[in-house]
Amino acid sequence: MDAPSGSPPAPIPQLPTSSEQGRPHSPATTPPPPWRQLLHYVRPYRWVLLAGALLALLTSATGLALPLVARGLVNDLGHDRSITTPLLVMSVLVLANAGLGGVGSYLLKRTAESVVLGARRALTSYLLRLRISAVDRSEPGDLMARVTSDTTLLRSVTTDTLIGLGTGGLTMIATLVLMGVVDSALLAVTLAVIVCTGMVIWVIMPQVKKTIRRAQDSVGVMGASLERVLGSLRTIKASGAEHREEQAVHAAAHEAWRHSVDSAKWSALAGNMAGLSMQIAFITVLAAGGARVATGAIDIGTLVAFLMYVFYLMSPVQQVIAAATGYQTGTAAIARIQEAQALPAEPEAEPAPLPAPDAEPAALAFEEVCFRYAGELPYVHRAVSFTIPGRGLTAFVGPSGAGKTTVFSLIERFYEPTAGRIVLDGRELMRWEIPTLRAAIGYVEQDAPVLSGSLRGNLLLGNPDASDEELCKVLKTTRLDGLVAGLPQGLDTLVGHRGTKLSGGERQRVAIARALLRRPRLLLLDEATSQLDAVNEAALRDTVADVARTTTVLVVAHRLSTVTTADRIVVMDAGRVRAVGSHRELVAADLLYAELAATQFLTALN
Ligand SMILES: Nc1ncnc2c1ncn2[C@@H]1O[C@H](COP(=O)(O)OP(=O)(O)OP(=O)(O)O)[C@@H](O)[C@H]1O
Repeated sequence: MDAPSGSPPAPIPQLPTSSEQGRPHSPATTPPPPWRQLLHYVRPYRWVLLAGALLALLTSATGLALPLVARGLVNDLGHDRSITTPLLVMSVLVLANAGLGGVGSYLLKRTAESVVLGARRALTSYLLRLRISAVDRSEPGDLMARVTSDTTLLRSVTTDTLIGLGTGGLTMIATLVLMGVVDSALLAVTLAVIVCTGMVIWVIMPQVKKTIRRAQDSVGVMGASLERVLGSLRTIKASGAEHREEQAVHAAAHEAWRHSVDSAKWSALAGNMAGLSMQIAFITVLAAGGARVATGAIDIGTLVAFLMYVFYLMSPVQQVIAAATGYQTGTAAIARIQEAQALPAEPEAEPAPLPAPDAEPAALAFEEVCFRYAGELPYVHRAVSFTIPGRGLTAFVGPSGAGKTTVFSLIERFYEPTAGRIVLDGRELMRWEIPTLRAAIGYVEQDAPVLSGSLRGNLLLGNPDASDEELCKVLKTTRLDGLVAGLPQGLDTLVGHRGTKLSGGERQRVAIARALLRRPRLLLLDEATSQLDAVNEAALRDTVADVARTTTVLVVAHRLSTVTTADRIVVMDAGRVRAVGSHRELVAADLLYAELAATQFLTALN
């Protein structure tokens, strides 16, 4: 087999350690050893697994009984007796072997699939709780590979390892016992060969584990590079960068291939040891057994039965070796799953109900808040302080990178301040249950993403229980009613990746409608109308002003024309609050604001 032409090895992405993630995170606990984790996955299915294992053992028992009956049959033939009974018994044993084996195998495979399902559910639930800081530093493609590809490896580890060790091990012991019953001297010869094989396999196993781990890491890298390409395919095509990106994905695929081939080499070597050792055992037993028959120590029927057991031993020995190889594969996969589950996550909590329609608007205060995204990065907020009473419109303005969006991220508790306090309704944000906090907030992000699915699903994402009446009202206020009327299936039209593509302005209106449907006590709009045409923008501005009469509304705006009527404007620059006031006050009092107003031809408004 030829390797795809020599591509450079791709670096293996490392998930960040929890200490790199910023201040608060889930307590770092040492993950349990892989075997215990495996038992944890298997525990819910232990009875089915036991039933499957019992059936597998019964299957082996019927197989094991065959040589004994065969010995009787050979002896009966030698003494000219009828062989009908042994033939009948052998037929029943063969049929029982096939029937029990089939049912047992189905039960075990079903259990293995259930283990994979359990691991996938646990991991996806955990990933959905990840802190944004952890997501920032992970490759989504790599995390995806851990959920899809690594969990798949648990399938074989469940069947091969647990069942192989259980049934294979027991069958092997039972076979050896029966061999001992038949002839202990020949058993000693067989055991010597098995022990030598075991020692060779002991040396090989760590290599299997190492190569499988590398192969899985490479699959993660491949997933990450593929995700990067597919996520920005338009940009890549427009930049004519398909070829270079293709090379990068190919390089990752090649790495996965190389390590998998390496692992196949070691696994094949281990697997073949079973065949080799049994061939050696057969020859040795034949020679030693022949000598014992010649001296009259055993009869020919005993030698035939023993040789049948030697052959019969092949299957459980192979099972045990496959179990050992499968365990190495499983521990590599479990280690990668545990790495993902060690990333900092938000505490588990029940979903919180949305606030009542007549709930009081939220009051907010930042007190000397300092924040940086990671220990090695510069501070984005340097002692930021401001107070916002309930109700009214507050605008955040300032140059790009001043830290305006970060204010919103901190309010949503996507990140925690490095120092200082954020207080909502008189209670420090850290003391709020995250779902309760977020239930109080409506947030429209800067790039207003639309999720793949129906338009209705997108609108109701934050409040699936909103009534049709509420939905109609919000569609009207966000001027989406015209868009919906023009769509082939109205609200049920698919949008996002596999559906109708919405324009930037339409996406923004969908995002605003989604946030309004939550009836928030605090509405955060980050450049939420930047892509709207003048008519829609003016209409949405009126809607926001209207909402601000009953709710606390915070907007980030680059175009000052959209916020000149705000109740207060917070001017931010380089992570600090420079000034707070109305447009008129700020034009007169703050140099930066006056400059921004002048460059946007707004000075006349003062
Ligand atoms: N997830 C992140 N990880 C690391 N640094 C970040 C992250 N998000 C933002 N930053 C950095 O923090 C600084 C402030 O970003 P922020 O988005 O808050 O600024 P902004 O004032 O909203 O800018 P703009 O007006 O351009 O949206 C920037 O220098 C940015 O590079």
